[in-house]
Amino acid sequence: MAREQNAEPAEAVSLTTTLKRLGPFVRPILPRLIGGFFCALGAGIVALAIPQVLAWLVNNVLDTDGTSTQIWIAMAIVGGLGFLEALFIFLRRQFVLNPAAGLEAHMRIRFYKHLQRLPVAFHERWGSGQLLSRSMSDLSLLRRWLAFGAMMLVVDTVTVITGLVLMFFHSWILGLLYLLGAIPISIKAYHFRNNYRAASRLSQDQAGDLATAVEESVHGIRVIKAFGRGRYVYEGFSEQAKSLQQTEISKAKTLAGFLMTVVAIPETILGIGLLIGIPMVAGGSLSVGSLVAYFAIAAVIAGPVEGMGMLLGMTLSTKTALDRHFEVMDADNDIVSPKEPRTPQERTGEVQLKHVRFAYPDDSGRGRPVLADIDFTIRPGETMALVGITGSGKSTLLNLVPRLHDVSAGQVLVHGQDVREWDLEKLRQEIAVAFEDTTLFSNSIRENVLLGAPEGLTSAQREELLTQALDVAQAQFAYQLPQGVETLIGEEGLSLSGGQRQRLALARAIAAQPRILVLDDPLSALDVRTEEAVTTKLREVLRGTTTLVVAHRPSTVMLADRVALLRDGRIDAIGSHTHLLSTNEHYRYVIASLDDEAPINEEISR
Ligand SMILES: Nc1ncnc2c1ncn2[C@@H]1O[C@H](COP(=O)(O)OP(=O)(O)OP(=O)(O)O)[C@@H](O)[C@H]1O
Repeated sequence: MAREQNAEPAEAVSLTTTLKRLGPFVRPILPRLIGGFFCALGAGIVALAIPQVLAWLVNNVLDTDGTSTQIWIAMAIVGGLGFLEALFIFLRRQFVLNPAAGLEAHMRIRFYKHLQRLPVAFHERWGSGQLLSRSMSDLSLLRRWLAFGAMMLVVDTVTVITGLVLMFFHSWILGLLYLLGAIPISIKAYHFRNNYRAASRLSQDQAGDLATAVEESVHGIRVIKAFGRGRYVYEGFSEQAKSLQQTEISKAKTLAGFLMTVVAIPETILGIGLLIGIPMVAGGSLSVGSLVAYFAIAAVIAGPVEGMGMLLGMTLSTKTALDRHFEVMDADNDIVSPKEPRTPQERTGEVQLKHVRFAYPDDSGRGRPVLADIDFTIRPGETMALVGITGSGKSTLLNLVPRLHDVSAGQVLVHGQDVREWDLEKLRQEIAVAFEDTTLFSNSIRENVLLGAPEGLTSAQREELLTQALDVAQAQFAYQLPQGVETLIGEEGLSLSGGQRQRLALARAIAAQPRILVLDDPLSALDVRTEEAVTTKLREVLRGTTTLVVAHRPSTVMLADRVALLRDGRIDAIGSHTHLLSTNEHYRYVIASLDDEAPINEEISR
C-alpha cells in the first residue's frame, strides 16, 4: 500500500558539516547551553573529587590514628559533595530544557512552512509518512541530543580526561596502562561509526515508510474493507514492520558490540592494574591511598566511558535525523514569486494559453509531454468547458493556471500577464479552484467554506457570503447538521458523503469571489436533481467570472459558452457545443462516451 522508500538520501555529509548547519539555530540559545554545560561539568568534577576525599581518608584517617572529628569532617565533605553534584544536575536541566524545546518548535514550524511552500511536484514524490517522521520524531531526537546528548558527550569526555590526569598523578604507570585501552576502543569506534550510521539511516527511513503505510491504510480504510483486502494490507504492513524490527535489532547489536568493548577493555585493564599495583604497594613505590584512589577514579569514570559509547550512538542518530531534515529543507522550490513581481495594469479576466507544452518530470528528467501544444484564449467573463477522453490531460491543464505546475514551454497568461511574472500569492488570490479530489479540513463547515474568502470583510458580509455560496452549491444540508455550519467535519470530511463534500468544495471556490474560477469536474458526485439546481444557480454566479471547467458530463458542458476539445495534447477544436457536435466526430465520440447517468446513490439530507 505504502509508497516505496522515496526519500532521497543526500550524499554522505560529514558530522561536522551537518552540525555546522545547526549553528544559526543554536546561536541564540548558546549562552544557556554553555551554562548547562558548565553545570554538567561541575557535576562531573564533583563526582571525581569524591575519590580524592576517599584517598585522603584512607591515607590520613584510617591508616593512622585519625580522630573522630576528622572522620566527621570527611563524612561531611563527601555528603556535601554529593549534594553539590545533585544541585549541578538540577541546574543543568533548568538551563537547557526550555531552550532545546524552543529550538525544536522553531525548526518544526520552519519545516512546516517550507512544506507549504514546496511545489505540488515535491509532494507527489514524497510519502506523507516520511514528512511526518521528519517533522516529528527526527526533531524530537535533536532536542534530546541538544538537551542531554551533546552536553553529556563533552562532559563525559572532560571527566574521562580529568580522571586520566588524576590517575597519572597517583601513578604514571597505572595511568599509562589505562590510557593504552583507548587504542582498541578507537579502532572499534571507527568501525562502529560507519555501521551504526548506515543502520540508523535505514531505520529512520523505514520508520517513515511505515508511517506512510499507516496513513494510507487509515485514509483508504473504506476501500480496503469494501474489497476485503484487510489481510493483504496487514501482511504488507507486517512485512514492513518486521524489516524495521530487523534493522532496529541489527542497530542495537552494533551498539551492544561497541559498548561491550568500551566496558570490557577498561575492566580488563583494571585487573592488570591490580596485578601491577599490589607489588608496587608492597615495594613501597605506591601508597595504599593512591591505589584505592586509582580504583575509585576508574569506578567514577566507568560510567562516562560507557556513556561516551551510548552518546556516540545518539550523536550518529541525530546526525542522520538532521540530514533527513535538511534534505527536505534543501529541496528546490522552483515555483516561487519572481524577485520583482509585476502587477497587471488591469484585471481583465482573460486567460490565455500560448503554445503550452507540459511534461511531468520523470527519473530521466525528460518526461513524455502530456500537453504538446495548447493554444487558446478564454475571454473575460467567459465559461469555457474542457472536454477530452480520460487521461487526455484536462486536470493537468487546469493546474497550470494557478501555477501548481510550471509549463515546460510556452506561456500561461492571466489578465494578459505571464503567471511566472506574478506575485504567487496575488495570482492565487485571483483564482479559485475546486478539484475533483475534494479535500476538506478538520474544521467547521464555516471555516472550510470561507477558507479563501476575501480579507477585510465584516462578519455580516462573511455571513452573507457563506449563505450565498452554500445556496449556489446546493449545500443547505449544512444547516441541518447537529451544529449547523459550526459542525466540525472529520479529517478530510470523511463523515460527509462524496456529493456533500463536493458541494462544500464548490461553495468554497464560489466564496473566494475570484475573478477566475477553475473547476475540475465539480458536479461528478451529484444526483441529477441537485446537479440541475447547482447548474442553474452556477450559471448566474458565473456571469462575469472567467471560468474554466473540466466536464465529464453533457450537463456540465451546458454551463459553458464555448467548449475546447483536448486531443493528443492539443486543442483539437473549439466552439459552441452545438457547433462541435455538428462538425467534429471526435467530439461526438467523447460526448457519447460521457456518462450522463448521475449517481443517484449519493446522500442527501433533503
Ligand atoms: N503527478 C503526475 N506525475 C506523472 N504523470 C501524471 C501525473 N498526473 C497525471 N499524470 C499523467 O498525465 C496524463 C494526464 O492526466 P490528467 O489527470 O491530466 O488527465 P485527465 O484528462 O484529467 O483525466 P481524467 O479525465 O481521467 O480525470 C495521464 O497519462 C496521467 O497518467
